[in-house]
Amino acid sequence: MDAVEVAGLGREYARRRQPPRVALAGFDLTVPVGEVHGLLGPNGAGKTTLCKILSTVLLPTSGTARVFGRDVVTDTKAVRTLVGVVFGGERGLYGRLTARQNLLYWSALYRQPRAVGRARADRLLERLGLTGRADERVETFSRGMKQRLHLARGLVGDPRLVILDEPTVGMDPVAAKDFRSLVRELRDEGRTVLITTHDMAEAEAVCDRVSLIDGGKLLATEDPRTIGGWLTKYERVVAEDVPREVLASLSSVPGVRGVSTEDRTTVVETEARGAAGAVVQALVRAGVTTMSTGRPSLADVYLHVIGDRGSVVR
Ligand SMILES: Nc1ncnc2c1ncn2[C@@H]1O[C@H](COP(=O)(O)OP(=O)(O)OP(=O)(O)O)[C@@H](O)[C@H]1O
Repeated sequence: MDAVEVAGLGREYARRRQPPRVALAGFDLTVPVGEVHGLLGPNGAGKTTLCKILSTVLLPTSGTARVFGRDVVTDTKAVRTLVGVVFGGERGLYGRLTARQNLLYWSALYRQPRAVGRARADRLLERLGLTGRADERVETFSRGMKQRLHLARGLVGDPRLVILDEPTVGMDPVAAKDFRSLVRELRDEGRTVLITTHDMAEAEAVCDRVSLIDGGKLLATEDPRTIGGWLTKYERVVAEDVPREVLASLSSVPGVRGVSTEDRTTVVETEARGAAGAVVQALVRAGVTTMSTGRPSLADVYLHVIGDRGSVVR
């Protein structure tokens, strides 16, 4: 039995006087027990819709979804005891309650005995570094602290499947690093984790496998090392005031895919490891002083990697 088995899943949202919006169409996904699985996709790809269906807060319009063999539509109650879900942002916390009270409230919803709830709340507050603020109202918390409390809340029910929807949006780098070790701990405890993100570096860092999704469809499932490879292959160098005679030579640097200039800004895109370094060297030699290198956007990677394989890309 797998932790998640999704077959032919579809979800449409009805709209007034317009055709329904398709959020998922014929979506298939299998996540084995104990895996940290990433769902990587741009805005509107259908990630949140899938998370909502798996956590039983939204019904599919076609297809099936099972969590540890339990159907999300016909066996809702069982699924709810197996899944803990954390949606990004600040929704779902009670600002006028303290952090501890929020967790005890959720524990009561799971019908846990009070002593169990208290012990779990203590452990989770400790684990997420919130013990010092446990008895303060949540409305006084910073965004990052609220996010950590969200995570704690998702773990109150001791879920076998943890669904994290864009958990690190807005976290500072230190908090994001702590978060990554938390995900590893969850896996070490034998939990299965499904995590959505549009950050390729995050997907590479924490996942065992990563599914690329767009337009409500699964495009491919990859090893995170492949994603890491794309990050170093498809880099971009942005430079200011590049002399015209240098522009032509940049196009002939091995591994450069394209050079475009608008006003004073030139963008060089690469498609081979090390090419960005060679471009930077060429620019420095030409006396250019203002430049930066950056990761490719997800759209870039989709276009060049998935597009090449003939899949549908918007
Ligand atoms: N309640 C709704 N009514 C109508 N359309 C919706 C509704 N919720 C989502 N959609 C649409 O369904 C599609 C998929 O949305 P979804 O939120 O699942 O994407 P996502 O991958 O989570 O995006 P993001 O990264 O922006 O959160 C989008 O086109 C979105 O506009």
